[in-house]
Amino acid sequence: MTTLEITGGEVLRPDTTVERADVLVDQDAGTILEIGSDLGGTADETLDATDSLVTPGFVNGHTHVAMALLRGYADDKPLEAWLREDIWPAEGAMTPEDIRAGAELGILEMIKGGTTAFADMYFEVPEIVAAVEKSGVRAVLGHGIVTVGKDDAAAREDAAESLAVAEEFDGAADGRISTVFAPHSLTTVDSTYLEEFVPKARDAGVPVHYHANETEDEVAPIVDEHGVRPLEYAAEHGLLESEDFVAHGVHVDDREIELLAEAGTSVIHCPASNMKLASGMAPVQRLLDAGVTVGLGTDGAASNNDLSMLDEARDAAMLGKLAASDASAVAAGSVVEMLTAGSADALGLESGRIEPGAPADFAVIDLEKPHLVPAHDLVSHLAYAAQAGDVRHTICDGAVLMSDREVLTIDEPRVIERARERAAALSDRLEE
Ligand SMILES: CSC[C@H]1O[C@@H](n2cnc3c(O)ncnc32)[C@H](O)[C@@H]1O
Ligand SMILES: [Zn+2]
Repeated sequence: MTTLEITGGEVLRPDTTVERADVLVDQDAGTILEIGSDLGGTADETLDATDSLVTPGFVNGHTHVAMALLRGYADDKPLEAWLREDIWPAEGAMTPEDIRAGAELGILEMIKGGTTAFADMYFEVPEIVAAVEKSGVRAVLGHGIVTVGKDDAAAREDAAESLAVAEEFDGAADGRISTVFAPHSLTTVDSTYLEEFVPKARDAGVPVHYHANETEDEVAPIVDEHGVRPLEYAAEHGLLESEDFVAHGVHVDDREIELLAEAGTSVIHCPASNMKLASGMAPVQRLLDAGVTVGLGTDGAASNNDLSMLDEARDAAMLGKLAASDASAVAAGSVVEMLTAGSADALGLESGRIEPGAPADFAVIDLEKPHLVPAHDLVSHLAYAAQAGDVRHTICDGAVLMSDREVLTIDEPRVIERARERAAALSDRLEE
């Protein structure tokens, strides 16, 4: 057995208490062996965590990682106009090489910010698989289906591809990849294809991930056309199961919150994207009070404009209070839970908690920073004050992906250079 010991740190435990402890990891199994003091000091590798906080690796519950290539390409528009006027035309011109370059850039940024797992919905999924394999992170991947504007054959092909991709790549990257069936949203995928393909996804044991109730403009057509709210429509189409997770859940009424809670379907809250696109404020405290599992996601870098989960945590706390008109809403402990175990549970991952037997996924945060002094409450710091640049080490599946801010699995300058070149060439093509 090859072992790794993370020494000298303050460790965030599953009950959100913090204790001085070392952590011993079985690197072959990729799991945590022991947490405590005096763990023997005989590990094959040690990682210093003195003056640092050892937390579970952050889990980005909803993103489009390759959109890192479109960061800053189109800003200051609401969702529908942003997608139709700018993003979808740009995506139509992206090559598989662009997707690979964007995915590597996005994953690099996530590793540097302590994120060890993410859920993704995009196209050219084999390119994203390759980036995940190489970089060492965990991912829940899905091919996003859009059927509006397509003829029947093309729509069916897109849905079939989502299912085929889910079946092909489940368990890839030594088990670090799992998969989802991924209809883009309830308004961009026609019910015919949901009726045909969702039962097939269930038969194959594949969970479903989709955007839901993100804007008011997305709710109205479903109510007008089908006479029910979007999540009632989702339930009628077999899209509310306990393994499923929806991105956003901003405009949900009491009945829909009840449906989510009863079904055990999780919500991934994306506060930065919701603010930037002026989509609205999700009722996060009401979702939590109803017993809904809530995780956090950045959404794509074009609507955020970064992939920092620590930024997302702070945004969730701030926006959650505003939405509830209550400063005690979405408190620090709730946010830290969403950042780690909440997202992990939503995605069906066993990570998100530092306990024996759990996946050895960690972010180690340097506390020797002016904005993290004094250390009255490290959970408060994690929710409100820590930044991506404070992450010293990132570990996933027992492997050290970043040590003292040096990324070990991918070549940082090369990934940045390639992304710059690909983005410039994409812009040139779009201007032609
Ligand atoms: C068909 S692959 C996924 C698709 O989703 C688009 N997208 C990015 N951000 C959002 C968002 O906030 N709501 C809805 N759709 C979004 C992305 O550009 C891809 O086309
Ligand atoms: Zn999204």
